[in-house]
Amino acid sequence: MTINIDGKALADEIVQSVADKVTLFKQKHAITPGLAVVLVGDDPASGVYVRNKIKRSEQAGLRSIEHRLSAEVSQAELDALIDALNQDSSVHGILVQLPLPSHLSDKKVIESISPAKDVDGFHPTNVGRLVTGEADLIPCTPLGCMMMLERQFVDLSGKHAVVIGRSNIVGKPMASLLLQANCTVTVVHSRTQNIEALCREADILVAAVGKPLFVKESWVKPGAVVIDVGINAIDKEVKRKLVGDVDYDAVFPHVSAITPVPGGVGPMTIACLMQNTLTAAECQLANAAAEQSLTKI
Ligand SMILES: Nc1nc2c(c(=O)[nH]1)N[C@@H](CN(C=O)c1ccc(C(=O)N[C@@H](CCC(=O)O)C(=O)O)cc1)CN2
Ligand SMILES: [Mg+2]
Repeated sequence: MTINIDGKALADEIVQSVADKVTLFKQKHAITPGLAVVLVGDDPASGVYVRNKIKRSEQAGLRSIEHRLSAEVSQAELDALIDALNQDSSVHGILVQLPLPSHLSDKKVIESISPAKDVDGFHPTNVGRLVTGEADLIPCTPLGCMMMLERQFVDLSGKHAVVIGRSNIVGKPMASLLLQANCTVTVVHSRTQNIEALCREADILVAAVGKPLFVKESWVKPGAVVIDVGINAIDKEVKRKLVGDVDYDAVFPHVSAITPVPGGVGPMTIACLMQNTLTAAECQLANAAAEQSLTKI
């Protein structure tokens, strides 16, 4: 019997558990963790994701602050907003929705967010900490994938994981996390030879390539666990339909567990953002306390 890994149900559980911890945090410190969400322009999909982030923040008991900027905003204006959010002690997490309009630099924006408030885990300081296994703030999509895998396996140790895709947001951090969980990790990408045969070796197959229905039944080992990160809109009989990077219907009968699209990894990304915002607030408070005790010496 194949398990359909229900990302929506698990995300609900995570948000509830964050809400319980936020209640305790507020009681103990009289501080509400704050998340600033910055949306530039009017990309409809980004608008949906930002709305969901704000809604989930409310459910988690966080204070969310939304900043909507016009698609024509200059790099200097965006930098000034991030600077102000970095300085604002009531803001514990800063998220700039990607992609940005083409005249703005994703890299410059990511690097201008204070690493302590970088709830996306994209800043080079946090990327470095992730690779060395010391990160507090881990990119939300790979963190959500790991939580799903940990539910599926008691121990990931020794499993062969194959990650399809090498993006900075998903593929590379996913490979780091799997390695830390003692998996044997292979990363395959557009230049890999014999990609299908390599994927067929995987106990765990993570598809993050952005190509609709790319992974077919012949690509999976019988009994594998498949995590589908892709969210691709295709036109089906005039209607828009979302599909993953995996041909779910064809692959389903052959594997032991698989995430659906929609309702798999996507909702987990947003739940992990709530978790990261609480983590950021806890770390900032702990650092402030440590600094204060040093000044007393
Ligand atoms: N700053 C960031 N930008 C982007 C990230 C990110 O993690 N940080 N990831 C993606 C977009 N994203 C979150 O921002 C995201 C994408 C999809 C979903 C989701 O829940 N999808 C649903 C389907 C939604 C629909 O109907 O369109 C699902 O899979 O069930 C959540 C978050 C790029 N940008
Ligand atoms: Mg750009």
